[in-house]
Amino acid sequence: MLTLKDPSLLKTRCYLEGRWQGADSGRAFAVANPADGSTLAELPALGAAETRRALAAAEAAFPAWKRKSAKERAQILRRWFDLVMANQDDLARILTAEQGKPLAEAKGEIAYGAAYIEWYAEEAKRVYGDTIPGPSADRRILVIKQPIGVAAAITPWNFPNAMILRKAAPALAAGCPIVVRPASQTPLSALALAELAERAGFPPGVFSVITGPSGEIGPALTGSDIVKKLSFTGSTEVGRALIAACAATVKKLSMELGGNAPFIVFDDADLDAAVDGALISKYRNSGQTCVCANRFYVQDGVYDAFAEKFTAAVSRLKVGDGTAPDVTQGPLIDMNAVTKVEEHIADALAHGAKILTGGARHALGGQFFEPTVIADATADMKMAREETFGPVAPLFRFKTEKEAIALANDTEFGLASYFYARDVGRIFRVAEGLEYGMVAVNAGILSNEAAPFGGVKQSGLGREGSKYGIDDYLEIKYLCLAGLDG
Ligand SMILES: NC(=O)C1=CN([C@@H]2O[C@H](COP(=O)(O)OP(=O)(O)OC[C@H]3O[C@@H](n4cnc5c(N)ncnc54)[C@H](OP(=O)(O)O)[C@@H]3O)[C@@H](O)[C@H]2O)C=CC1
Ligand SMILES: O=C(O)CCCC(=O)O
Repeated sequence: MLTLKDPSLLKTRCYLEGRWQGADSGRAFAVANPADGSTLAELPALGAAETRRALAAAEAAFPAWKRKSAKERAQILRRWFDLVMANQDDLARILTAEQGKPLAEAKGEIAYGAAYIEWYAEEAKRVYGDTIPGPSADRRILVIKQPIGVAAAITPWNFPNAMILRKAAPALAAGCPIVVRPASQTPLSALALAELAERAGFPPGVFSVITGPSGEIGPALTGSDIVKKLSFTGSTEVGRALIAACAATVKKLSMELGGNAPFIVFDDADLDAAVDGALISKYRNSGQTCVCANRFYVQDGVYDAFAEKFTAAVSRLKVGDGTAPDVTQGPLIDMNAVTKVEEHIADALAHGAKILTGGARHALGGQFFEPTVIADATADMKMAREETFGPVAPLFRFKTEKEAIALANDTEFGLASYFYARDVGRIFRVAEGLEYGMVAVNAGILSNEAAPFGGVKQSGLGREGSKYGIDDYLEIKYLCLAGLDG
């Protein structure tokens, strides 16, 4: 049973057209707690008709929302930020209940998500244009930036709060209404955010959250002329399909897709720091983030020492229900995730790898899995090519810096990468040589609201967060001023 200080944050209806509504059809779907399989709530399964209504309301809200001054929009965003932080404990409880991550991590995610609201409340006021010297004396070139129009977001289950706020905050700050369709496994966090958005004073239609089957809502969003911009976080496979579906209406796109992050430990690294970084990078959210280290490349000279220290640290992680004290790793999101992790481990063992710790379902049963470290990993294993998205760290051995860079870049993905080294020349060579949108040097975690988050290659398009993140919701308009000579 989910006990909240403010039970009205647990919603069982969707928020569109500025009202709480059920499905036209009366259909519903259940949201389960991954720690014990219990049903947390039944939510409305909206379809294409309700999606079209949400979009029509967003379109109707657009002119007045964009006409507000940046300061007025910032004030509403700021109220939303304050409300999210004032309700941090309840929001974290909802998040842990539907997603499984430990409560401390969930609280961290609420603050992380809220930081995007705060950041973009400030950035709203800094949407600057340009004046450019014209090619002739009688002309001036002015550049202004305007909101692109109605935005839509499709978000994943691994960060049920932050992935919404990383998209909604810049959209709303720029002057774009947004319709959010959260993952079916974690819609309660999204609806709680809608409750707080309503309290903050967003006008009807400016922020909506709709739940229901992706097969119905997805095409209604991608096929709509009203939606000028789609922002998606999730698998590369679904991202590709969404890009194709948006081609007909030529939408602007932001895509945060899969990763296959390398974590390189060089001979000159501070090994204790590398172990700490590896722990957070790999086992945060039970390994279920697109920036989680997926492949550990360790240089020959420190391989054994790193493997020993890292394995000892991983063995101390505590698995359990995310609401229990001291738990550092919750359950995986569903049984498909458990099966995928098992398949990757079985494949690695069949190719000659050796388990240093873990390697099996946890004694707690259900969706709990042991934090695992695997030695003697090689390039022909599945986990070298695919995102495992679970608590498994495969250790690969390498000899030279050039080899490490080549191995790290040998993937179609290019989201996050990590390396530990102290030689300053090496730090620049490797950082510049890695084909990734983000490189963490001597750090195991790199996300924050001030930094541009995003990938290259098949990891996606666009950047979220930072001063750059708002550009994805703005169009550049060129004003040609002629006849100024008099
Ligand atoms: N980059 C990242 O952050 C993430 C990467 N992943 C990767 O993807 C794998 C699979 O995870 P999964 O949750 O299935 O990721 P998906 O890409 O399938 O899901 C992400 C979101 O897209 C929705 N969706 C799925 N199919 C469609 C569609 N055809 N049209 C519109 N929306 C759609 C999902 O809805 P619904 O919930 O209803 O399926 C969810 O809201 C993971 O193992 C991991 O490797 C997963 C999540 C996040
Ligand atoms: O997995 C994701 O898509 C988001 C990564 C979490 C983060 O922002 O660090």
